[in-house]
Amino acid sequence: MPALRYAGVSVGYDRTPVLTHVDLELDPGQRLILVGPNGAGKSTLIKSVLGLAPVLAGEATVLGESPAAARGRAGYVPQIDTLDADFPVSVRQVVMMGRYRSIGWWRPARAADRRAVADALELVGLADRAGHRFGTLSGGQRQRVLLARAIAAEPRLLLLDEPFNGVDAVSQEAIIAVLRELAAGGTALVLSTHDLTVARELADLVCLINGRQWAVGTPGETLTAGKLRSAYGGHTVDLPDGHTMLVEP
Ligand SMILES: Nc1ncnc2c1ncn2[C@@H]1O[C@H](COP(=O)(O)OP(=O)(O)OP(=O)(O)O)[C@@H](O)[C@H]1O
Repeated sequence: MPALRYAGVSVGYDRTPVLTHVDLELDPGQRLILVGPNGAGKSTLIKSVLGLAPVLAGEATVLGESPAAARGRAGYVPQIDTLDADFPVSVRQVVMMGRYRSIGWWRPARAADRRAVADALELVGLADRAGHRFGTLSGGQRQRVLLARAIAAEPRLLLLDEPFNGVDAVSQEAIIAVLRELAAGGTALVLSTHDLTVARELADLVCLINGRQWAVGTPGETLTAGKLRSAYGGHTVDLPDGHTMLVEP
């Protein structure tokens, strides 16, 4: 069963589509990178998988069900700047939130939950920070804690919205290594980014979007000068090394 299947999908708000013509199929263990300029619809597409933005046309299947029915079974890592870093909780408590769905918020955590939290923190390289206050960590470390929170829920499909924004190089490398490991264990990944180098390095599949889907395929098939130019409306520069750089309009 594919982790994700979109056929002719349009998504949007108040019945107005902001992204159309989405045709995707993602298998367990595959890494899909969403690439597109600001306002392209990357976050909206991720929200639609989570059942938080309506599918206005076409057919969307998430883990074998409709997005609404699969809600809660797909993991989500938000952008760090959407969270209040002053909220007085420890790193361990933040990661434990990932277990609430299986524990039930009214029951105490069991040994298995504490072990899952410890394992997730170990995986992201922050086991020694478990007792620290979340807000005292750097942006990159906070992003790794949010990744650990999602991992603690053991999702079969994990969505990450711009996980490298405001993240230092060390944390970026740590996150990429963890994502590779998760995918090797069978977790399907959907990640949005502006960074074409990351997309080339990490993707099995790239989906190029800007208001509509412009291309989907391997990085070699999609991150070509011609396809990037059409998706970005011409704001690209071809470099002598054969790669293409994006320039802001
Ligand atoms: N809640 C909302 N209601 C109405 N329109 C919205 C809403 N959220 C986003 N939009 C619009 O949908 C379009 C796509 O936005 P979206 O945030 O999905 O793009 P994005 O590719 O994630 O951009 P960025 O890289 O800047 O985060 C934009 O025109 C945006 O203004």
